[in-house]
Amino acid sequence: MSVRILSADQMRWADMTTTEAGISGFELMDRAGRAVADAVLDYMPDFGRVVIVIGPGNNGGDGFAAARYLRSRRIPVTLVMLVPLDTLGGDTLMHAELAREAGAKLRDASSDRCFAELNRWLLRAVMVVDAMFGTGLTRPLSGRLAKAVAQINQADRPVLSIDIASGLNADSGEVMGDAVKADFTLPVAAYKWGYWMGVGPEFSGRLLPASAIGVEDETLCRAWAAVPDPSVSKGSTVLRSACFIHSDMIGQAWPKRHRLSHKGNFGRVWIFGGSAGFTGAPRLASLGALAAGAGLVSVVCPDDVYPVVASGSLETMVHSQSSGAWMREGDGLIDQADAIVAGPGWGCAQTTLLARLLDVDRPLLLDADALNMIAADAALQSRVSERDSLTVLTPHPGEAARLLSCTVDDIQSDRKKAVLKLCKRYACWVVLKGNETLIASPQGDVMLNPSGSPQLAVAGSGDVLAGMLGRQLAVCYRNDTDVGMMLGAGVGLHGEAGEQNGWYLAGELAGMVAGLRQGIERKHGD
Ligand SMILES: NC(=O)C1=CN([C@@H]2O[C@H](COP(=O)(O)OP(=O)(O)OC[C@H]3O[C@@H](n4cnc5c(N)ncnc54)[C@H](O)[C@@H]3O)[C@@H](O)[C@H]2O)[C@H](O)CC1
Ligand SMILES: [K+]
Repeated sequence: MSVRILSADQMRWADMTTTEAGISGFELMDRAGRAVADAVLDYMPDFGRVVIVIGPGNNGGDGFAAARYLRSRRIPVTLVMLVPLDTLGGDTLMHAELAREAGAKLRDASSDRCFAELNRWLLRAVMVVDAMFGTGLTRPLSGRLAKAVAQINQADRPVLSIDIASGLNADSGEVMGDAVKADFTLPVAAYKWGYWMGVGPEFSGRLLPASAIGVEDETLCRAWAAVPDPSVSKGSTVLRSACFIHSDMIGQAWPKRHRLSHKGNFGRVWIFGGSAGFTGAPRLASLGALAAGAGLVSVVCPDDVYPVVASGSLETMVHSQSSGAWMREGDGLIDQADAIVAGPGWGCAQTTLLARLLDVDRPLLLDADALNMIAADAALQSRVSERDSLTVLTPHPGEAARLLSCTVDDIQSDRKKAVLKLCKRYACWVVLKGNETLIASPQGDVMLNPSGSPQLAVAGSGDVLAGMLGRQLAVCYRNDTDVGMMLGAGVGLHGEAGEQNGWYLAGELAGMVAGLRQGIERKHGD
């Protein structure tokens, strides 16, 4: 299964490259149609008529091809054409003819008189297939096409959209005029950004696995270099690759534990955080690290909150900031750290210590107040971008806006652009949190996390994530594991834990993470 995410132009390039390599457009359409028919058979609620609404481009061609495959399974099919048959392209026309020969009923809704029938046809359907527009939508829907979308949405039948819900911009996830509210979207060949950007998630329904129609993975990978991503701007890293976080990636991060393992095998994470009124944050981060499987967790907090943090932390070692032993030149305990997390609940008066941590030759994750201090201090900014060791920033949109001196709206209106700008500006890994968290490497490899739930919008869930990712970085340091895979798996598992029922406190979220993580480790033993 492909997990690549492409822009509409990149997909067109990959499509063209594939046809030049010898697979005809007719054949690609045929394979897409077969995948659509298989998905309809999987999800149609009852045996009955399938109505396929056909638009002016190749998306409609996929719809005609699907009709023929459905007919071969004896499914009654009505094809409703919103444009005259003689305006369709050659491959699409051939598929239209084959669908008719296979027994599909063709209905012309391209004139006002015939369009009036659309509603009646829709109401006869057990399922509607939306083959109006795919990646070729270039302007807002209007007239009959917009009315057709409104009627599909009102008909209250399960809708499967081919490639993307018609009316949704495949790159930005914006609604162009109006858009079909799909129950299922079947991506053709690869995933499109529009499912997750903007309001895309509200229109895409359940995303099915992308249909493999014969576009080689190698071709999909070359598309990023061949066609610039629309988010690329002067101040951003060039997008080099894009995929979403999937269960295989999450599985790789937690192999079976060896029978003779001991706590030293699983990473030592050091967490710097806490201040008066914010004593829970470093504790939640330490729970996150332990939940993700860290062997040893240490917390360093300011002296005034030391008694509170230490008394609430049974499973971690807690040091007060001025005790000194932890950072003594030559034999400081921090030399044992495999990764450092700085920021949860720290307050903004820690610039001196933060500057020292930036000099420590260990993977360093900067979260919360560490990010706010960096945003306000040009000297710290240079030290971040000049660091040789692995550095990861984990801003939420507000922190990202401060780091880029822009507004939260600027960040949210194009999150991909924002994450790539942060990479360029700070020359490090960035995890831009929020609905559909994005991770980007300094080289421009972007990962999108499709899992998660509004339940995660709760105090402390970000602290849990910071600790989890601290553990992931500790494993990278100890075992030289792939950083993207480890960060992706951490973010993915946090999202999956958030989807579970049975928790409402961030500390309980950590429990959910631990349960899922243990399940993965044990599964590797089966
Ligand atoms: N990914 C692949 O390898 C393959 C994808 N296929 C499918 O083809 C579509 C993309 O086809 P394309 O013809 O480029 O685009 P559309 O079907 O979306 O239609 C574009 C068509 O419509 C016109 N148009 C654009 N906007 C409007 C508007 N608002 N109102 C009216 N008309 C509009 C535009 O001028 C074009 O003529 C992809 O999504 C897949 O479903 C292939 O079948 C197989 C290979
Ligand atoms: K569509």
